[in-house]
Amino acid sequence: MVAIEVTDLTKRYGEVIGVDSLSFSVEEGEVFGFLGPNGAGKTTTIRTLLGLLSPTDGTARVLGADVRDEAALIEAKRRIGYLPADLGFDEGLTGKRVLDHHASIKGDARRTELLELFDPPLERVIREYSTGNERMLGIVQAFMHDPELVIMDEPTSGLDPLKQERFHEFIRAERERGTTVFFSSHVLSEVRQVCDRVGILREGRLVALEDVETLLNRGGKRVQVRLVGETSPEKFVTEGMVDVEPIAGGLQFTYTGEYNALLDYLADHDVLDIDIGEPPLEDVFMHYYGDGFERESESATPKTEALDA
Ligand SMILES: Nc1ncnc2c1ncn2[C@@H]1O[C@H](COP(=O)(O)OP(=O)(O)OP(=O)(O)O)[C@@H](O)[C@H]1O
Repeated sequence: MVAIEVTDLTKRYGEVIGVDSLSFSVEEGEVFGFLGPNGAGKTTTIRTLLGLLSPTDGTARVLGADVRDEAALIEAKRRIGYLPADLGFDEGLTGKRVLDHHASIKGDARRTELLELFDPPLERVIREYSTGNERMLGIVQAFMHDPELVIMDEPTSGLDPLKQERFHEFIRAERERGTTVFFSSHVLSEVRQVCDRVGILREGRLVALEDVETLLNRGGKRVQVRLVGETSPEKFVTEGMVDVEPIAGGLQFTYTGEYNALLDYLADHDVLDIDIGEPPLEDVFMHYYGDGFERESESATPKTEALDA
């Protein structure tokens, strides 16, 4: 069954286009990543799926409910978990009160299990929470009623690396349980780690819809080769080799050609060591974003893998 179905969805804010003729579907049991730089339309899509924004044109269905059909959507949302980008908890409530309130509406069959993985300080008021603690509370809230479908807007934003990794492991386990997960992200590596398929959004339009494996294959292979003697990148150029750069004792490049051609080429050199691996996802996404993409190494904030241009 299809968990999310979006057909020719357009959302305008006056003159501004939020999303433009968007069509895609997410199968039941799939983990689907929704990627795009700032302003691409990710939040607009997500808020439309939850009935928080009404479409200007086109349709969207979640768990079979048309997002314009209020009664059907309310019914479907009992089986949906939602983690918004802006959590908007009541600052004066304790974490425990927030969860108790949510439990009274939707249930909390998985509360204890989730709090063992994500442990916000439940007795403290939200006003005193760090960003990461708030995010963890949001994750517990999104999953605790054991929903069939979970929709999340940048779920790892504000989590420390350890908690991010825990979240990725958790999503992989959810996939095994058969939960459908749809989430937006700026973080390329998490998409590779947890998603089955990825939709790439740019300026309100879907520019790619692929399984992660295909995306990686399109990016070619990252080859590192160590050779006897001096080798300059300029001399080491043949079809299919791009971004040739010197490394200690040799060169590295991205290779998009046939393996046999590469081996023929290398046969003319004295090869000490060769390593052929996956390309960095940044290279893959450059293909789709072009100028709208900021590589990690060029980013003003080195920690991020942001796509913000
Ligand atoms: N309430 C609004 N009024 C006017 N324009 C809006 C509104 N909300 C979003 N937009 C515009 O719609 C476009 C899509 O925005 P959206 O927030 O959906 O992008 P996003 O991909 O979620 O970005 P980010 O990664 O920054 O959260 C942008 O051009 C944005 O400026």
